[in-house]
Amino acid sequence: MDTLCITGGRVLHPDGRVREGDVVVDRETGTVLAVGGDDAVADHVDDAAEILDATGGLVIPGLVNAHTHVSMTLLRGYADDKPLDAWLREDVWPAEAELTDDDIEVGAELGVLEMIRSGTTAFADMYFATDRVADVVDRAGVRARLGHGVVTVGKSEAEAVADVEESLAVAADLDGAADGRVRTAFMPHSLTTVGEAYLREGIERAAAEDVPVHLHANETRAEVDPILEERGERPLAYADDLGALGPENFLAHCVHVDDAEIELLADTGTAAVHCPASNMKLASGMAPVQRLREAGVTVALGTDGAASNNDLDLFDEMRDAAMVGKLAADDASAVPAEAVVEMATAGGADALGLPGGRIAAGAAADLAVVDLDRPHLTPVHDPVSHLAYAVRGSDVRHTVCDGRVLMRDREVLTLDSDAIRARAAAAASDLVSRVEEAS
Ligand SMILES: N[C@@H](CCSC[C@H]1O[C@@H](n2cnc3c(=O)[nH]cnc32)[C@H](O)[C@@H]1O)C(=O)O
Ligand SMILES: [Zn+2]
Repeated sequence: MDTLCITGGRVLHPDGRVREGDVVVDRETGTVLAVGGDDAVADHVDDAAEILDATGGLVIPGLVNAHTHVSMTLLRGYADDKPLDAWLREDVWPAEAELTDDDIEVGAELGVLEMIRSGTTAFADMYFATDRVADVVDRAGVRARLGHGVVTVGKSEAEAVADVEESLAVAADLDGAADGRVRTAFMPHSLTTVGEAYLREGIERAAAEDVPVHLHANETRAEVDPILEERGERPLAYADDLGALGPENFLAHCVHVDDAEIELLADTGTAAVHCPASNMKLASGMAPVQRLREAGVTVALGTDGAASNNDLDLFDEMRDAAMVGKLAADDASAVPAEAVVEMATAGGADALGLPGGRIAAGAAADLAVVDLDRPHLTPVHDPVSHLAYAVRGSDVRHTVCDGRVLMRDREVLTLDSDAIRARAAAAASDLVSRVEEAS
């Protein structure tokens, strides 16, 4: 058998326990064959085709970044310190109007490089030139749920229709790309930036094809209030009426949700993707993560784009989620370490409907090995506490997705780091020149 063995470390199990043991991966199927320290596992290690040394480290499920706009890495640090609406209209959208498909591709390469380096093996992306993002996912070896973001405000009828059609077409055409590692979704941007008729028709057609729906929801008060005033109902009641809620669907943010909306998410099985850094940076508010979890809602974590974060490191997101979750609940025991680790792993995989998120026999071999033998991680009273509060993305030693080693000893094998950095920096500077000329 063609196996990859990850040896000599400790392993984070789905029940949250950490035990010493090796992980045996079938490289052909991309799944975990066995986990543990028994004789059967030792036999596999003896005739492994490939070994990854995890001595002094912790093997964890590959992290899942459940909401991002990956190519926005090109806009990292381009516009800071503004609220969502002004940030989008004054800075981000004018810059995005100048983006070429090549920009989107190199921005995606840069973002995926950063994610592999920090132990993320799967992500959900809402952007444009989705075929180019899918190419990057294919080459890099990660998994993703991709979609074309639809905005209809400020567009002509013909442009708006074309945007909806493109999102539906992308979802149909790209599903299953990259040997099945790419899945898709219909992605209207939000309940306020897409008109009702477009939302209604697009969601209905997506549902008819079993295509999941992903959108931004209840991110800021400025987004909730107009819906309340114009429709006399809360945004998630409107979303439910549109058919946007359901077990395959996932909503980014869910910051300003009331008890009835939390119940709606729980009853419909709709997942919420918490983006704590973006919510803090844009001063959008604090999501009621503890209440969402207590109600039984699947909560995942997302970085959002690199222009509102400003990195794609899920370890930062875990820490931020635990911190702001306590502040929001006014309770230091709220959103504990185990909860944020679960949100970044199994919660993310469940929200996106992608394999991974758990290390167990039969599960997808999507893994990361985190060094624990570092000064800032010493002593190790509780490895799960470290994952939530002290580990940084740069502590990741190896990354594996679908049974394939994507990073070994901090060297990314599937992408050329130096070339990508150079191309991305050049593309970003050209982009800014074009935006200045256009304004
Ligand atoms: N086809 C659309 C693009 C939508 S992509 C998704 C959009 O979400 C934007 N975005 C990034 N972060 C956030 C956020 O936190 N809230 C809302 N939108 C965001 C991002 O800049 C991008 O314009 C068009 O023609 O404009
Ligand atoms: Zn977003």
